Amino acid sequence: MNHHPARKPDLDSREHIEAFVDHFYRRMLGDEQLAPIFIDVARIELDVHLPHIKDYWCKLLLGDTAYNRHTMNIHRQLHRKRALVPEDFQRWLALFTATVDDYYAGEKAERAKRVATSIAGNMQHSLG
Ligand code: HEM
Repeated sequence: MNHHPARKPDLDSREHIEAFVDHFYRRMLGDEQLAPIFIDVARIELDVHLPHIKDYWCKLLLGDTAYNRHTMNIHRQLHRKRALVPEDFQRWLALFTATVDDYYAGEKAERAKRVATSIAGNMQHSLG
């Protein structure tokens, strides 16, 4: 018999990154702390928002160039409508990290968590 241990994929292709973003948003939109920020405050349209987020992570992890928007300004505007507090960043990061760890493993998966932690820290600091 040719048994292989179940191995989690890495975040090393657009296909995997897109599936990751879908998993991550399913959690965020089911989260009672974060969902209202997306649904009631920003009123995102998933068909518009998710492709941006997918391009963003393909840029950070694969070097794709499709994403070219000012993420910091977008959160600054959001922050003016509804303050993003440290607990929101903690929750965002906890869901991000748990989603990565539940489904993915490898160099890029580790990098995604480091990059997310660092950007979340910078964002929280600069919105202060
Ligand atoms: C407190 C934590 C966070 C919350 C509640 C949050 C929420 C949101 C919301 C509601 C939007 C949509 C804004 C709009 O279209 O008007 C948005 C956009 C975005 N978020 Fe966050 N965010 C958080 C942290 C982060 C972090 C740490 C990153 C990156 C590591 C990130 C990446 C993005 C990107 C790339 C967009 C822009 C998509 C576009 O280009 O339209 N977010 N976020």
